[in-house]
Amino acid sequence: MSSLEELITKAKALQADGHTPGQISDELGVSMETVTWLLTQQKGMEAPKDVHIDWTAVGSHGMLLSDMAMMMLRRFFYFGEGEAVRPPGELPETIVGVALSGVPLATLIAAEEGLRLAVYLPAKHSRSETPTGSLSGTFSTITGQRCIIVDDVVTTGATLAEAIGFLRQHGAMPVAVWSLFDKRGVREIDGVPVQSLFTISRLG
Ligand SMILES: O=P(O)(O)OC[C@H]1O[C@H](OP(=O)(O)OP(=O)(O)O)[C@H](O)[C@@H]1O
Repeated sequence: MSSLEELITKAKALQADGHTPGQISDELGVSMETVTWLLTQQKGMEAPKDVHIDWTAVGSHGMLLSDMAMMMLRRFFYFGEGEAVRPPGELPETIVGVALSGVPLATLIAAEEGLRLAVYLPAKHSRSETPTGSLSGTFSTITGQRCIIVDDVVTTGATLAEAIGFLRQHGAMPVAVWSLFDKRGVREIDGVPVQSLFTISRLG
């Protein structure tokens, strides 16, 4: 089965399980337009110009995930080439992982550097009637702390904008965002620099 066929199968399975198009869009990391196309594939309807990033080959192995987290740390902090947030020795005190996929990366970075670990739960993960973002009580608090936010993929940047707003409202100072993949070529969100290992751009 091709990766596109797999994506179509996943989208249809999620729909059959009662997920809304918005939830399918979040789950698969593709746009709403793409979800519509995956579910209908109307004749003559061109496939939307979107990309789906499947990094399960790395994410499903702790050691490879750790390698990826170390690549982020080295590229964005130690080998910053003028883009470094702070010179080595001045990392912020807290790494904030964005649930779900940013959390293992943030954990590995925090463990490597002996930093505090906080976990941000985006509003879209909230089950309350009025969904809001929150900070997991199991991990570090963030008030008064400088922090780096870690996530796997930037698609629209909405999740990161929400996390930045939340952290600021709660007295933290986000100084950078680190991500693996950037689908938009985002350099900055609400004044916070965004650094990504891989930027995906369409040439045609
Ligand atoms: O830039 P945006 O348009 O906001 O999309 C990016 C977000 O979407 C994904 O989270 P999602 O909750 O879908 O998946 P996850 O639970 O695997 O992290 C991804 O991990 C980012 O957090």
